[in-house]
Amino acid sequence: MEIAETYLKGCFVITPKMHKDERGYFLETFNEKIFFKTTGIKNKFVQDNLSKSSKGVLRGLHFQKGNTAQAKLVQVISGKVLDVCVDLRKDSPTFGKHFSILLDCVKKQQLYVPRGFAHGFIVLENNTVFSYKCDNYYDKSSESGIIFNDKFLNIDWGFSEDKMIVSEKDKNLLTFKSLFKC
Ligand SMILES: Cc1cn([C@H]2C[C@H](O)[C@@H](COP(=O)(O)OP(=O)(O)O[C@H]3O[C@H](C)C(=O)[C@H](O)[C@H]3O)O2)c(=O)[nH]c1=O
Repeated sequence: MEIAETYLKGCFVITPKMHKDERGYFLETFNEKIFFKTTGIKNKFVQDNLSKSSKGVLRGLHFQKGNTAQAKLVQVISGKVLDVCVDLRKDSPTFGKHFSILLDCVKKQQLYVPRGFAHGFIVLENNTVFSYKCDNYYDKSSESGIIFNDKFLNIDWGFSEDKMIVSEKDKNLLTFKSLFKC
């Protein structure tokens, strides 16, 4: 398993080691000892989520506020997404900056998104199954988010906006500047 930190402190790309044989393959999708040894982060994941989406679906950018904030270890089980996380830690030198990565079921890379980040993805293949571990429980009352086409964040989703499938909730998310009054 290779774990590499992105330019956003505390955000890591994990490349699991794939053990192939005549039957297929085997890989460890999370190993607490290796993760802690490499990152110094001792996560207690308490909730696993899974969503299935068609090509063009955009979910995000979401986060939970305050002490219900969630760190997430995300991966694609089948299909492909462009995954994006945004640093919302006001004291961070990369506050307002984002990191994007293609996640698919071939390379099977994962992204560790720390607490204090917004997260979202655009689905690039039909029947994409997205799975992730969270280190805090879902709390609907503390849910928040930033509109995916926020001008300040200026995220290139690599997908035509008029072909995107976005929930009504996500179409009405706040802008970065209105959220942070900046
Ligand atoms: C997130 C969540 C949702 N739900 C229920 C609430 C709704 O009835 C239904 C769909 O929820 P939502 O539209 O918020 O699902 P996504 O748009 O996939 O939300 C996720 O999208 C981005 C990519 C994320 O990173 C977040 O983890 C999460 O917000 O599932 C639950 O019961 N538990 C949960 O943990």
